[in-house]
Amino acid sequence: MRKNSTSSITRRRNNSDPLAAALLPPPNETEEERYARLEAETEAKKKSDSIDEMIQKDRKKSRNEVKVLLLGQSESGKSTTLKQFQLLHTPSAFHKERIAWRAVIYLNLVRSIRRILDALLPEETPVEDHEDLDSLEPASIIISSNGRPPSAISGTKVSNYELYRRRLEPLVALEERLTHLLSSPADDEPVRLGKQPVTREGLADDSSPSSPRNGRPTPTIVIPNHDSSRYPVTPVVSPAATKNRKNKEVTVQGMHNWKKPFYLDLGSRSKSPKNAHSNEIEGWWEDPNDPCHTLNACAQTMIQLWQDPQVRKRLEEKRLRLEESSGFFLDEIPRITAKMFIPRDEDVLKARLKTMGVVEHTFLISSGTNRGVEWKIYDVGGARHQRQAWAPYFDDVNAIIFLAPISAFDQVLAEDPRVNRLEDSLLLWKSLVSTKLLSNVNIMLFLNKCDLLRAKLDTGVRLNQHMLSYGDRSNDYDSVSNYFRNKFGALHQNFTPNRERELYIHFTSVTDTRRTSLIISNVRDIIIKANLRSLKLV
Ligand SMILES: Nc1nc2c(ncn2[C@@H]2O[C@H](COP(=O)(O)OP(=O)(O)OP(=O)(O)O)[C@@H](O)[C@H]2O)c(=O)[nH]1
Ligand SMILES: [Mg+2]
Repeated sequence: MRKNSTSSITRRRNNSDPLAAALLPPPNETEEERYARLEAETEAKKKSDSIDEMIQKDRKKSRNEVKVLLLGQSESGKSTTLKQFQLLHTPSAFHKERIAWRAVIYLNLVRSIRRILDALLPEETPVEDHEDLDSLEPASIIISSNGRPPSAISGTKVSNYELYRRRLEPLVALEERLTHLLSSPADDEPVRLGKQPVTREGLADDSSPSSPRNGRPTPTIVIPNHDSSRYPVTPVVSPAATKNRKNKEVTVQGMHNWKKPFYLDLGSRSKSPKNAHSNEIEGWWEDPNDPCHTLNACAQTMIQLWQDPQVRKRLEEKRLRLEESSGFFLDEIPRITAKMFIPRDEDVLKARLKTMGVVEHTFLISSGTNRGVEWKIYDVGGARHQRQAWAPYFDDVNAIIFLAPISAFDQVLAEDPRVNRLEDSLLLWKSLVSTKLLSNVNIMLFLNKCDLLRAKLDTGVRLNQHMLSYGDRSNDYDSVSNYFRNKFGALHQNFTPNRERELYIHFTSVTDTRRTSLIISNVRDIIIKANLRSLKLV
């Protein structure tokens, strides 16, 4: 009786609100009906909450942050592009970190020297299998344009070989030490540790490529099988580079602070920051354990080795083009081995550190009246087994910068020497532009390493010996670069699920700061405009 009167009071009170009245339970509801109603209401609330959450997420995506993914095969220039973003938008942070790159630059130089010495080995042992191929450094895997493997060419004898090897012996131990310093404790491989997003699943976890995100299975990129018969590739692997832990490339991953050792642990003496605002340390040259001393002591022999005409001839015979990888430091030995060497911006841009997994960088970027939009740029590992980690980032990305190193038409992948690098880039590109989930995402294509392409064509390397489809067209830079632009452009045109999507193509050399900063500004404006357009639609 009492219950009925309460219910009628509530009913009366709610009569002024028709919606509330309509939502009231029926007056003669049974226990089962009540149970079913409550269950349905809980279910409906769950659905409504998840819709609210999605709307919130979309608003956030459009208003407060811009997400950009850097994609492309390994060594395409993704991390270098990220460094250019840093240099442009957070120059003081970039400069603060310069000193930490000393370790990487030293290691790049010492490895280049060892690779030269390996190439001079009087006798070579044939490589029997391709086990552990991912650990090989790209420049040690080369194509012989005449179809004859370089190892089959009887090499020029280098008269000073034994002398070089003996005098440069200390660099072997130094390489080990630097590799160990830059390695994550977990994987015994040199790593750089950046910040890694904690909310993403499947990160750097190759074993679970389709781990669910937001309750959905993550989309995967399918890399079609290639037809290697179309490409006259004769991969050759330097025997000295096989099955050797020290040949593992230095890598950067999340979770491990690769920079720390070079601020703190390199020598035995404690070092203090130069001033309160700088992470830079000084006085390392007073520490007898610092690598600068070994490098300095070996400098003259390194210079002699690199300038020895017999050595150059031998490298040419073996088609070992060190200038296409970290070899650029060989031209700077006196400066880099100076005890007080502080890396310049261009040294940091050229220093090679392979990325593993996905590294997130955040910038606050303002433009016009739009002040302080947070940009999250994701730099991913580009090697084949790393690509599974890309897909979880597709569903809320605003823009993709895809890098294709067009100078690599005569090279093969480090992780699979049967695959031509340019062919891999084209297949990856095709797969990306045809992905439905990305149909509304802005895509910028950087046809990168144009400086190396120009230099390579100038030395007489012919594109048609590596890409039959090029036929008898002119082998000059303009013809070749335009050919690549049309090829990539046509794939987008033919496979995009969204005909309205514009494709922005740039010829780049991302180690060149002046030109790249102009391109980055242009890319930034396009992304901001697109973001504002999508904001109006919300
Ligand atoms: N000459 C020249 N070198 C370049 C250019 N772009 C990148 N490099 C160099 O190529 C090497 C590889 O570049 P990264 O930026 O590390 O390549 P990545 O795409 O991040 O490679 P992963 O991390 O393995 O996926 C570095 O030593 C760069 O300095 C370019 O346009 N010209
Ligand atoms: Mg990288």
